[in-house]
Amino acid sequence: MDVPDGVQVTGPIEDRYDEVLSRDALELVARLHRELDGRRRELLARRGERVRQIADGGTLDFLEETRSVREDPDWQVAAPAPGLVDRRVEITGPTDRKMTINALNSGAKVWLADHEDANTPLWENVVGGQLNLLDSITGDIDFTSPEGKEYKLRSDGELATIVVRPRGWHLPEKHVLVDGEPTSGGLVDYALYLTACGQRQLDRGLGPYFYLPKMESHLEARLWNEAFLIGQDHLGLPRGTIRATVLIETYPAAFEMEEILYELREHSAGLNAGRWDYMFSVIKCFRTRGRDYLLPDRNSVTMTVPFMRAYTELLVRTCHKRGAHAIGGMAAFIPSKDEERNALAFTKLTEDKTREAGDGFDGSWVAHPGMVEACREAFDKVLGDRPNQRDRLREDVHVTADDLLDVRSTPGEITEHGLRNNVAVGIRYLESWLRGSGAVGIFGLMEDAATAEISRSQVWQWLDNDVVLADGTQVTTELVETMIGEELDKAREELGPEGRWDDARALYTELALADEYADFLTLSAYERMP
Ligand SMILES: CC(=O)SCCNC(=O)CCNC(=O)[C@H](O)C(C)(C)COP(=O)(O)OP(=O)(O)OC[C@H]1O[C@@H](n2cnc3c(N)ncnc32)[C@H](O)[C@@H]1OP(=O)(O)O
Ligand SMILES: O=CC(=O)O
Ligand SMILES: [Mg+2]
Repeated sequence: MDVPDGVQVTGPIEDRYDEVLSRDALELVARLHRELDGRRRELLARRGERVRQIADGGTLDFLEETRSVREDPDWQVAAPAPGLVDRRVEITGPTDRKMTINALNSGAKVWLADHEDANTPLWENVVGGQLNLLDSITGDIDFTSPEGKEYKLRSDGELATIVVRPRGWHLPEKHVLVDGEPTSGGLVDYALYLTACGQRQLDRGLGPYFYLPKMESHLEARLWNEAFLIGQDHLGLPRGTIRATVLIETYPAAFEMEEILYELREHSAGLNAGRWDYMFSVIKCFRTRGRDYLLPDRNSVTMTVPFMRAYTELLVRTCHKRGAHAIGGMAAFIPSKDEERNALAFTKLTEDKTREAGDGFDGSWVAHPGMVEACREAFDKVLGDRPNQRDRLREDVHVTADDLLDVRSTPGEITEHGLRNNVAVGIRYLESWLRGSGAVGIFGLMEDAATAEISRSQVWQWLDNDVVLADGTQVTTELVETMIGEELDKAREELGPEGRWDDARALYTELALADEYADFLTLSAYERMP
């Protein structure tokens, strides 16, 4: 390996790793780290400050200091880039070799190649995923499963456009050090992909495209924009060829959507309603603020409850006002072998995508190739031959800060079933994450880091706020500990005793029961990884 001065790669170097951990890529990582990491840390500290202000009785609101950006009628984001004009179905998923091929072949218009919610950032996933991306772009990718099933890319030219989701600003990469410091996981993911694949994607008439997760402010978007300028300059790529869709999936970011589009405007490819992390963020931001911010059982918080509806309506309105795509959220339903469950999953998915298409979204997400067709049908009914509906301005939408903050009007109960489900899902998910699989089907739903965050944060919040369940039972530490033991036994029996069950139990207990609320489960879990 040819490693620049000041850079150390401490993870094991396997066959072909040097193709993505190239000198060029590591030079870019070093430059990004030296120029941007101080600001990244400052911005992370500001997040903590905002949570403290809310805990002390503060709230969230649209920003006074950026009013001129919102009121200026004259700016628009860049015109949609090639491969990102028609986005009616987007599939998401991890970048392991088999799923890379399956996602690209799925018939979806876009594949969100995920190094975030759906990925455990094990070193071999981080680097191996990049190699799979590179091979899929050079066309040199195939795979044979242990059962002998063979996989290769379809040859009819209908492959999904690749959009890579790097890790969020909070996650470090401990296997790449610059000047002795761990680097930003997101910047490493970005730099490796841009270096290996940026020019190659341009040569194919596409471009280096990204989905940006978990941002909490327009200043964090400004930092990504600077990373894009540095990356393009460093590699000699024309300015504006990088495009990024930002997930609006934190409560604070919902108040800065327009500013986020503005910061990224020459690189912007729109916004996405990251509904699961959004729910997590609502709980997290107001977790100590009592009954007004208590949500009922996770699975009863649908997209039609008032605060969720306000958020998606504002997202469509904001995007289309600025010429940007508005992309809908993840319906977590996945096909089931049980006929009844399967029918219900398809009914729910169709309802969800039909509502989004009717509301003006330009496309939406599915978690599984089996759901691509149903999503496409829902959008086809509204879009027909048009590639998107960015011209639907939704000037009828008027969402206020109070609408976004109206958690209190969410109908539903907190039940024993909901509590137990949170415990069961949380433990099963963490066990899978610790073994290297960051996305898993549990009880008929796709679970990933975002949904699991809800499952542990609700329990923490219900304990902190002395919640009494619908049947009159008080939520106590002892009750949750008993459920953890019971659900662990069930999971072991059902899925087998081998695996990291004891670690999952310890981690879930820490995340749900500790006095001090952990910012991200992935940070706590990453500390337990080699
Ligand atoms: C909140 C958010 O951030 S959402 C975005 C992040 N989350 C995700 O991306 C999760 C994406 N989905 C998945 O990872 C998977 O669908 C899971 C883990 C939930 C379920 O996967 P499986 O247990 O393999 O499901 P199942 O057995 O039904 O899969 C059938 C086939 O579809 C493939 N498949 C399933 N989901 C996907 C996917 N998202 N991308 C590509 N291929 C997929 C499987 O690899 C399998 O292929 P095979 O028949 O060739 O072996
Ligand atoms: O990343 C998507 C979400 O819903 O969270
Ligand atoms: Mg998310």
